[in-house]
Amino acid sequence: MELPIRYCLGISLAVAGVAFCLYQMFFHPLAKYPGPTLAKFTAARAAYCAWKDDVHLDIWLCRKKYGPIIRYVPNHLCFDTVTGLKDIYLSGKDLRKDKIMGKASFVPNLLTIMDRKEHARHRRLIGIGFSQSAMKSVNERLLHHVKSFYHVAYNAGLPDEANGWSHPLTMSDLCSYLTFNVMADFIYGKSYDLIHCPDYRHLLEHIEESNLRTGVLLYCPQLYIGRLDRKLFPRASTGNKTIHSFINQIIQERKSENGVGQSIYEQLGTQRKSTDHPLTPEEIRSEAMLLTIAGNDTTSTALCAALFYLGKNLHAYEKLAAEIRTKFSVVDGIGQDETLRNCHYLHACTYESLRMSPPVGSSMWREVGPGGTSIDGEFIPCGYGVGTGIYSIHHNPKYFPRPHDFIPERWLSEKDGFICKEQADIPFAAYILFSAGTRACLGRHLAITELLTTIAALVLLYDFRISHTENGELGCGHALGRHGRTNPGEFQLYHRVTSGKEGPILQLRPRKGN
Ligand code: HEM
Repeated sequence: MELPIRYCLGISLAVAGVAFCLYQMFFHPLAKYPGPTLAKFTAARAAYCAWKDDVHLDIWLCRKKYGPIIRYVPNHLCFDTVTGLKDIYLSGKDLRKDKIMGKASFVPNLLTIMDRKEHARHRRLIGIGFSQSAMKSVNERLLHHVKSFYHVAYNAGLPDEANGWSHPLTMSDLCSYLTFNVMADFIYGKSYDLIHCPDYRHLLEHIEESNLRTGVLLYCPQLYIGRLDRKLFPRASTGNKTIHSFINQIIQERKSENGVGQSIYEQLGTQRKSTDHPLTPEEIRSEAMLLTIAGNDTTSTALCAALFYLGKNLHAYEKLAAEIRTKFSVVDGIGQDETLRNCHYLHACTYESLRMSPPVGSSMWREVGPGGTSIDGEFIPCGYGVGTGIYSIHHNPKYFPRPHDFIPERWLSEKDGFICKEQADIPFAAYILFSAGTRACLGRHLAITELLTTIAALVLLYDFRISHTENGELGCGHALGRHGRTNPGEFQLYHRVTSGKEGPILQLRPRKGN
């Protein structure tokens, strides 16, 4: 008797399904590694966590449950060890950017390029503007933005109380305006002044929406099929178009102005005339898009985290205030010489805030090259992905005792109270805030300079506190929060490639004589 074709099809599919599951569970090259059951079969679980903004927490929870090496998606392992981290990012082994990242931009840019030579070419051309020496010329402009920022923020509403405390200020909004202004000035040499003028503020929302979609697509690229992603994230699609046209508009304006300044964009223009393989206009546009997103969201999140932890931890706040107020008498002195670099407690507070709430918190995936390689003593075949969850390793008690407490002192040498400098020192060895190796963050010097300057200027000009009047708990973990979000002393981040945040709400009060 002949079976109808649909039964045959059904049986074949069922057999193929069972064979697939058995393979994934028992015969797959990564089958022996523990991890969530669903993760053996599909990356949809990780995509769901990305959609809930929780990938960073999920990796950490998995590490707590399954141990230091986890199979987080079918073809990817997460290593939560310093030896694993070094092998992946610092050893020079044949590991490249993972193909899941390669799909994140249509025209490859620094973040998404897989080919090493191509990456080196882009990095060489763009990197000059980001060197430590280039940062020296940034200081003056930076300080101008920071002073204007605090002045406007403080005067945004009438002081709330007779004793001079300002209106409650939502720092997540204000810091995003500041970092956007700095980024636009640094990259394009343009001033948008989002603090005074709301015209371009909508771009920040678009960036967040676009990041959420990218975060999900990284794990579930199948959503590109039939452009399902556009249906699931309609606002991200509109947002992306708006950001693109904003960037095209700036590029057009810069071309017609024909400026020769110090911005990254202008430097790229100069290089076009003097380099054998300059970036093409499409590549420049793609890099501009990357820098606009990478340079804004991350640093504003970092700033909010630092202000949150200082507002919550009075002992640290007081120690920091003493350091800054002893070392500087006027705000214009910040960044003029080496003094800021020697503010050890300021560095310690900044590192510790970013350890607890890293703006990029999930894993930076790398793909193993031909022949396979050994990571933390485990042989990983060619084509499989490996990485270290940044939030997760930053909360590993083996490297950071009492990982959920804000302890800036852990970054200071017991010998002289100076900041620990050696990469070999724990805690630095387990600290990968900016990733590491050839693909480490290009903007890290700019970001750190911006953070140190902004925090030092605030402490010098004002006293500040978490709002006593309104919504002072915004940004805190909550006893009834989702698993991993219950610590009231931890600034909550919402992972979307980079991170979303809410709060803190601060009040400022000018210091006498400033
Ligand atoms: C606190 C602030 C920041 C944090 C925590 C941060 C974090 C990171 C991380 C973890 C990566 C590595 C991604 C990977 O390995 O796949 C990265 C890459 C990158 N970041 Fe940042 N970033 C920050 C600020 C900035 C700024 C201000 C800029 C530029 C204006 C920037 C531009 C870039 C670029 C271009 C890359 C790609 C580098 C490459 O692959 O060659 N970042 N960032």
